[in-house]
Parts: sequence; structure tokens; C-alpha cells
Amino acid sequence: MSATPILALVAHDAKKDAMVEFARRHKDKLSAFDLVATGTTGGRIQDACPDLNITRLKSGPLGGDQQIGAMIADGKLQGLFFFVDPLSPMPHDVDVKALMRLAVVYDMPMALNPATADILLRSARLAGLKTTSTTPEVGNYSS
Ligand SMILES: O=C(CO)COP(=O)(O)O
Repeated sequence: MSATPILALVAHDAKKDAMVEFARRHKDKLSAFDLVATGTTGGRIQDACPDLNITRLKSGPLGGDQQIGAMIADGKLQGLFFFVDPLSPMPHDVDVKALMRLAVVYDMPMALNPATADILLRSARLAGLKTTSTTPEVGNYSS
């Protein structure tokens, strides 16, 4: 696992401008992390902030949300910034829900809008003081 905490940046189309603005505003702080993003979101951020090192995954509807979900399940992610559009139907709604669900299952710091993202990025937990997400109680659901 990377020694540097990894953050994921994801935004639905109606929220991509807000994500780009968030990344611009916080690019100094974000540069301290390894960043992953779904394909289109990552491209928009990279264009706006060329100095940020962003690993682009697949586009959300083509599996990018699930790739990030797998990173959460594998303990490879330390924070999720997911600017969701609650007003538009999504062809991959099940993937969106699955990603948010895994973030909750693993007690992943997760911001779903810019206001929360600002607070989360400032938090000590994301600054690397505590970078391990909580392993869920598996109950009857063994690994
Ligand atoms: O659809 C997304 C999240 O559900 C985001 O995917 P893109 O960044 O490829 O647009």
C-alpha cells in the first residue's frame, strides 16, 4: 500500500464545475495526496490543475465507481470526495449506490458535496494522522 494517503475524486456531470473549483481552491493541500478519479472527472481536474498527479480510472458508467469501491474494500483508499447530482437519473445508479454503501460499510471519510468536502479536507484524519479505515464488523458475512 502506498505510504501516501490516497483520495478519490468523483463528480457527476452537473457537479463537475464544482469539483474543478474545489480542486483549484485546494490544489496545494491535494498535492500532498495520491489522487485517483473516475475518467471524465479526472480529465477535467487535470486540465484545470496540471500539477496534480491524478490516476484516472474508467468513467463512472463504465466501471469507475466500482473500481473505487474495490479500492475501499481492499483498504487502499483514505478518503472519498463524491459530488453527486441528486436531480438527474443515472444509468449506473446501482454503481453510485454501491460506492456510497461501501464507503459507509468501511467507515470511509466521504464528502458528497463541496461544503462537506472543505471540512473533510481540513480534518486531521485526512491529513494522515489516522489513515486506516475501519474494518467492518462482518457478522455472518465472512470475507
Ligand atoms: O459517473 C460518475 C460517478 O458516478 C463519474 O464518472 P466520470 O468522472 O467518468 O464522469
